[in-house]
Parts: sequence; structure tokens; C-alpha cells
Amino acid sequence: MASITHAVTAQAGWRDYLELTKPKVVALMIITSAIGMLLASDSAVPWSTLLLGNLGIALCAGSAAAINHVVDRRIDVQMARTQRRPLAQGRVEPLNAVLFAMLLGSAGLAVLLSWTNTLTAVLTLGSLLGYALVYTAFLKRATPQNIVIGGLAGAAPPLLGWTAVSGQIDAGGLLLVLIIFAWTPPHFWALAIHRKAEYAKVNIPMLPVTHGEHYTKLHILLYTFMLLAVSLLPFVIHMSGPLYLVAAVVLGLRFIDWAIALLRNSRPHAAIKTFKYSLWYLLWLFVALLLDHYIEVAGWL
Ligand code: HEM
Ligand SMILES: CC(C)=CCC/C(C)=C/CC/C(C)=C/COP(=O)(O)OP(=O)(O)O
Repeated sequence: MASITHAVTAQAGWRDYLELTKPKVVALMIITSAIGMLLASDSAVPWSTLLLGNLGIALCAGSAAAINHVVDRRIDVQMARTQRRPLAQGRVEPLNAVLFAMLLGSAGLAVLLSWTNTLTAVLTLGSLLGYALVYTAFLKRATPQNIVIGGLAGAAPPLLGWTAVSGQIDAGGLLLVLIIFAWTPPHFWALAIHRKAEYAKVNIPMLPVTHGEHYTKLHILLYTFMLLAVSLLPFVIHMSGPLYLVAAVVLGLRFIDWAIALLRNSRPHAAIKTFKYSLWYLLWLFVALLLDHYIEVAGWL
């Protein structure tokens, strides 16, 4: 067995290591952190902060994701969605993945300390530990509220971007965290409904497993209402203007429409489609924040 594992491990390539970093998830996070940076100031953000600040955050997020693969490798191999992952398949040894995660994490923190500020480095380290250890190693297996609490780590990037530019925690940065915090449960529970049987198989207490699909769908709907309300706050506190307001209302109502369809079972494949919509929702909401910001700065509205 050991020799088989060794032979397979020898085939590990750069794509396996890239996969350990959850590149698509981190890419969306970096879009939110970059937009957090651009919103934090009315004047131009230095290219060095934009490039190296986001690089540092991405390296730390990738490090946390690699640790998640190590901790979860025994359950990943039992679930169809995750069984082809490099550690689940034995293509990458756990020790190598841990070393890789430490390399990424220390490089990321060094970049943040050199090119941004201590506050950003400390908050990023907190998010790294929050996802890799608090969520993955503890909450995920302990409570159906795992992703609500653990979601704070995933919601942090726009604040990390904000503090990288401003050097302080402001209401605007916290508001962006609040938006992603309210977005995470519908984002994840829609997928968890779609994958309920697999989570049940590996004894992970995701909400649809512990409380059933109807209860989860009801909570998805409640969170989409809360998300719509929270997403209006940037307009309410005069951080954003009318263009953002229209985008937030349209995108939010569409999210609620999906959540209602999910609750009523009125559309085919509603769970996975709601999950996919959640990704487009977050992307367009943040693009709208950015466009609105530059329209305001330029004085066009
Ligand atoms: C603790 C909070 C979160 C949880 C539990 C969670 C859960 C998940 C899971 C399990 C997937 C995998 C879907 C699959 O591979 O089939 C996923 C996909 C994804 N998530 Fe999240 N997520 C969270 C937060 C976030 C945040 C904050 C972002 C970005 C800002 C994000 C962006 C994405 C993206 C882009 C994908 C699609 C990846 C792909 O297509 O391979 N997630 N999420
Ligand atoms: C520094 C910083 C910003 C850290 C945040 C890091 C990060 C990549 C958070 C991602 C959140 C996420 C995809 C959770 C799913 O984990 P899961 O274990 O429930 O999903 P899985 O089954 O697909 O692994």
C-alpha cells in the first residue's frame, strides 16, 4: 500500500498544488478584497498596495484552503464532489500539503507586513486560522451553525483590502463584511441541500442533515431577506449612491425569487441553481459598488 501511495504521490504536479488553494473561491475573494481597497479611498490606490496587498491576502487564503484539504482528506474521499481532490486521491502527501500551506501563509504574511500594515497582516492571520482551524477542524463537525460562524473568515477579505489602504477599521469596511456574512448561509446551504446525502454519509452536521430540507430552505429565504436589507446599508450611510441602490435591489430580489422557488420546489434543480446564482450575485454586487464609487468620485451623479 505504501509503495502504491508513493508511486501515485510521485505524479503530483503543479496543478495538484494549485487545486489545494481552491483557486476559484480565492479568486472571488480577491475581487472583493480589491474592491474593498478601491472603496476605502477617494484618491488613487498605489499599484503596489493593489498588487502586493491582494497577493498577500490570496496567499494566506490559499494556505488556509490547503490546510482544509489536509484536515478533511478522510471525509473528502467519501464524497463524490470532493473525492478527486489531490490529498483524497493520495497524489499529494499530507506533510507536503502542510509544508506548502506554511510556505504560502508565511510568504503571504511577509508580503502583507512589508507592503501593507500590521493591522491587515493580523486580521488576515485571524481569517486564515478562523477558516483552517476554527471552522474546518472544529465547527464543521460540531454544529449546524458551522458555516454561519465560520463564514466570518470567508467574509473578511473586503475588510482586509480596506485596512490595507486606510490602516484602520471603518464602518464601510465592516459593512462589506456584514454583506458577505449574510450572503454565506444561502450560498452554502443551497449547495448543502444538493449534497445532503453525502454530508449525512460522513456525519457532518450540515443544516439540511440535522434539521431537514424544508427548515434549511426557510432559513435560506430568511437570510436572503436579511441580505437584501443589509445590502441597502451602503446607500443608507451615504457610502454608495443610486446606481448601487438599484443594483442591490434588483440582485437581491432575484436572490429572494430563487429562495422562494427553492422553498416551493417550483423550479427544476433549484438548489444548485440558487448556489450558482449566489456567486453571480456577489460578483455583480461588488462590481456595482465599485462602478458607483467611481461615478460618485467623478461627480457624474
Ligand atoms: C464559510 C463560508 C463559506 C462556505 C462554507 C462555502 C462553501 C462552498 C463550497 C462547499 C463550495 C464548493 C462547491 C463545489 O466545489 O461543488 C463553494 C464554492 C464556491 N465558493 Fe463558497 N463558501 C464560503 C464562502 C465563500 C466566500 C466568502 C466566497 C467568495 C467571496 C466563496 C466563493 C465561492 C466560489 C467562487 C465557489 C465556486 C468554486 C468552483 O466552482 O469550483 N465562498 N463554496
Ligand atoms: C485569509 C482568508 C481570507 C481566509 C479564508 C480562506 C478561505 C479559502 C475560505 C473559503 C470558505 C470555503 C470555501 C468554505 C468551504 O469549506 P468546506 O470545507 O465546507 O468545503 P469543501 O467541502 O468544499 O472543502
